[in-house]
Amino acid sequence: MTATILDGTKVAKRADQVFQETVQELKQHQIIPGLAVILVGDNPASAVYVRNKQRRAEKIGLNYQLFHLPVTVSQDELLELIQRLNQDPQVDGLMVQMPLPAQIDAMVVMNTIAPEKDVDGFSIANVGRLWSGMFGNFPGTPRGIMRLLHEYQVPIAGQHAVVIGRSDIVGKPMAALLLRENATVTIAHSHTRDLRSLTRQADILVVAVGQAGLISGADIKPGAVVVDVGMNRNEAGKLVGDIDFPSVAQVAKMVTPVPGGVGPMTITGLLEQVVTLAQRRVEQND
Ligand SMILES: Nc1nc(=O)c2c([nH]1)NC[C@@H]1CN(c3ccc(C(=O)N[C@@H](CCC(=O)O)C(=O)O)cc3)C=[N+]21
Ligand SMILES: [Mg+2]
Repeated sequence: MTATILDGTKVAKRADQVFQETVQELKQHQIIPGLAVILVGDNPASAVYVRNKQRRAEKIGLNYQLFHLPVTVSQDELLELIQRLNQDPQVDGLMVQMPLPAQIDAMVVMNTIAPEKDVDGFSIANVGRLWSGMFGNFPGTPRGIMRLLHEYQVPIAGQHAVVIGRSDIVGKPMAALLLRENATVTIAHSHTRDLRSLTRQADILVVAVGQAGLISGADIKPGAVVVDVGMNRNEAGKLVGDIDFPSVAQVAKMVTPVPGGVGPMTITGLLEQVVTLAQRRVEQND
């Protein structure tokens, strides 16, 4: 068996067309959805991600603003900028790219962003909304992954989903979204005993660890859907995920590539969130 590729690049393009139309309609109501991104320092990976965001945001017609601060910026200066953007009616969505330099407390930053504008869904208000089944802003990566699974009509209700990794930006919100759609969810992490006996039971396996080659074909259930969130550089400097793609593709029914899988869908999840917030502005004006 050779798995179907869950093509994030293709699905992201299709989603951008839909968002672009929605943005055009909003412009007829004199609303231009605004996304503000704050980037601190010159981390090269962050620079790539932020550039990809900007290109996609501008393509769909968002009012995109980048605030690039020096790596030496103080926490107070950063919080002041966030407070100003919280008040700015042009800004529907506001995010601070992670990671942040050591002098800045990411938890304080995330909870200074107004929850209505927190398009990453990292603030405690949005985390609470996510886990209590309410409407809210949810993180881009799990949002994008759910959209990808829906596009390929992957059944979710009643399926056993195993999520490896329990980060606040991927593992935990991923588990919450799968649970909301009635999957049976197991979260595995570095303390999990006998990881492979779990992964072999997974109908849907989401791998978000940051360890190249962690999962290979022998570790999965035949016919599983495998989502690779990993972003690692190999010896040749090439971007690779957390799975051994060739062997997994021999056993899985569907699998995401890296690059071209979860990465582009993460941005889709973010853009979807911004457009949704701007649509609510129309509803409030009507
Ligand atoms: N506040 C915050 N929100 C985030 O959503 C956030 C963040 N911080 N920090 C870092 C992670 C990671 N992330 C990615 C975005 C785009 C690609 C992406 O475009 N990937 C492409 C190629 C990337 C490449 O070539 O290096 C792909 O997989 O095909 C990947 C990863 C957003 N994150
Ligand atoms: Mg990818």
